[in-house]
Amino acid sequence: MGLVPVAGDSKEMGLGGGFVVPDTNSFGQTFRDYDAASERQKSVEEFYRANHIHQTYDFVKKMREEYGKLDRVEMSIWECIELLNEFVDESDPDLDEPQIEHLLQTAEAIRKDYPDEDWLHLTGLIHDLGKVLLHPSFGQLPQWAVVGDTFPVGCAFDESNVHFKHFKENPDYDNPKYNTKLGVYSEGCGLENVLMSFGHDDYMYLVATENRTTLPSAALFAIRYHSFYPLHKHGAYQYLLNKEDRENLKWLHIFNKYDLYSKSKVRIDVEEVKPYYLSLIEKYFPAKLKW
Ligand SMILES: O[C@H]1[C@H](O)[C@@H](O)[C@H](O)[C@@H](O)[C@H]1O
Ligand SMILES: [Fe+2]
Ligand SMILES: [Fe+2]
Repeated sequence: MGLVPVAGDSKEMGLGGGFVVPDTNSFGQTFRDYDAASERQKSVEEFYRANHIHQTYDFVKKMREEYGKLDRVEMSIWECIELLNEFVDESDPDLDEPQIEHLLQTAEAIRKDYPDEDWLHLTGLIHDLGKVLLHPSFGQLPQWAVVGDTFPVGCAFDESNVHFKHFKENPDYDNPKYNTKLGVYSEGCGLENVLMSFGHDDYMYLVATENRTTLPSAALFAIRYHSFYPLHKHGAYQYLLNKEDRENLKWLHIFNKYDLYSKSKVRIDVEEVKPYYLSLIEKYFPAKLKW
């Protein structure tokens, strides 16, 4: 990792190299506008209502144990990318393209601006692979258990979470064990010790580490917390971080710009870039992984 990142300002227009943050998403609206009056926004809110109601401390514990076993499928990273081709993310107000487009758009945008950080290109390519949990061979989990922004469970929900009001229907909301600022945690305990709502981030982190990836810790952090917008966009939940988290957060800020703002209708020629990414996969992962 040769470059020293600087924590980003989301209003900044140019990103290091040539990538320019567009004003509008693939529907011609501003990014992450959860309150716009449109059909898409209505279904996104329905998604968050279910997500906020069902993601409880007990649910997350159970899912982590169950899916941490990685005893469902054996496949390569590229096979997983191909499986994702059929899914559209119902939580995403900015994109309704199949996931493979988003993965390649993210990775290629990073590659242009940070040509030497090959680990960050690969992070872009694989960060959303955990969405494979939507597939029938993973029990066809409902979207609310796989996608959307993430948040800690076991302590009070922060108001910066999108569609916060729906947490009022979550059983943990009224549970005194879980509804104080720190809940079951202690100040500065480190995100490593915090249970996050279950979904594609944490699952892909488990897959990567259990299969002994050689990716650096900043990559694993970006994979694990890229949907934690309350932290990386709003600066909430800071009291749970330790020193290492704060270091890794700098790279996550960089990563996020490409994850979010590369969403467009511009198609990438998969066959053209595939050999490059296969070489990165070979460098950082075994040929077959347990999922
Ligand atoms: O709707 C999106 C999508 O599900 C992304 O994959 C996730 O990382 C974001 O946090 C979320 O807002
Ligand atoms: Fe994601
Ligand atoms: Fe993404």
